Amino acid sequence: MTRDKVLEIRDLAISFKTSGGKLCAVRGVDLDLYRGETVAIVGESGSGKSVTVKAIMGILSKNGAIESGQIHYYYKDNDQDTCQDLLELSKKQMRHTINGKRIAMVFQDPMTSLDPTMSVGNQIMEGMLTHYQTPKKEAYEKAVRLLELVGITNPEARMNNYPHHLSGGMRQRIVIAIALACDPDVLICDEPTTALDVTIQAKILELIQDIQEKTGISVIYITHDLGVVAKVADYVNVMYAGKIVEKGTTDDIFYRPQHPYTWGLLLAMPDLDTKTSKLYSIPGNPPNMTKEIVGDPFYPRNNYALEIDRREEPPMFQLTHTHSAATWLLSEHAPQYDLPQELIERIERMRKEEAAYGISK
Ligand SMILES: Nc1ncnc2c1ncn2[C@@H]1O[C@H](COP(=O)(O)OP(=O)(O)OP(=O)(O)O)[C@@H](O)[C@H]1O
Repeated sequence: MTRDKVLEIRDLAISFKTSGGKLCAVRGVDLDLYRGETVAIVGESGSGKSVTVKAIMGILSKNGAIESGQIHYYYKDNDQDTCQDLLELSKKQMRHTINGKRIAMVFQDPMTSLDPTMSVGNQIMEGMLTHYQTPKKEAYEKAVRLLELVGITNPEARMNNYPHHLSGGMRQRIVIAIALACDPDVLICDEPTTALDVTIQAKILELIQDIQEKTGISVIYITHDLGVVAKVADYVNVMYAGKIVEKGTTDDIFYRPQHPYTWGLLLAMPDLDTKTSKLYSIPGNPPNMTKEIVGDPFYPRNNYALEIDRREEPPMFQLTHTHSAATWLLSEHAPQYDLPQELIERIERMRKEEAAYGISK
């Protein structure tokens, strides 16, 4: 089956002016998203995930600057195949043509994206009325259908509710309905379940998957939790210090991880098997991004670091057409090494519990 590309990010670099000097938050990111597929960006806090997706939405803060790169968005305009570099559009053009219409975003905390003074019905209809001048009756009917789609019972009555009438999980469903109101091609979910309790989290993830099957929308998840990714993503990009350091299919990342940072993230996942096992966290801290990076930025935290890691940042080594990683361990000059024993055991357990983890969905 041919895959239809929706987004293509190339060599994206973003910096911020800060009181401590120039902060290089994103340092050359490449990422592809295809129609109907789900891509996850995973990494610890500060790795550059949010900044990358904010650049896609055209909502970088004022002290931010695009240093280099392109974000190609492929879409149909009057049945014509069209490609637009989103970085060439002004903020105003982005607001009018892309943001919320063609690319929509769901944020972590539903309360910050909902207007407490407006009924949920009006909030869902707003985009349709302002972006597309949809007649009110049509917008109303579509809003009711969207409420049904996001699993809200008795949708007509709910149209008149205000956010404070609803539980956290319901509010996040409303936020998703608002995001879908203008039939976007891409839905970006920024830690969409972090603020919710565990059972609701799973329901929201299932909901997004279900919507994806029904609408063919493409989804980008950003999360620090690899556990979330296993169930929902087709492809995973692991981000560290402003770069993607490993990318692959979900199977590649979970069963054949190559980068010691990915090993750390896998070991840091709560384990379904041994409920008693202590939660591992990667030792040390990410680098200060206002300082020049010399060598591999993960070097000081990496038990497997080589001498070259001190001096040179590793390039991406391509393992298969889907899987690549930026670690000198993959260089032909690297010494033989064994994976950490706990990781071997973890991968073994994940293979056994594939159904529970949901890998290879
Ligand atoms: N407006 C800003 N001004 C200065 N620095 C910023 C700004 N926004 C982000 N940064 C910095 O850019 C880097 C990447 O931040 P980003 O928010 O993308 O990380 P993240 O991976 O999404 O983390 P989190 O999971 O905590 O949101 C961090 O060092 C952050 O402090």
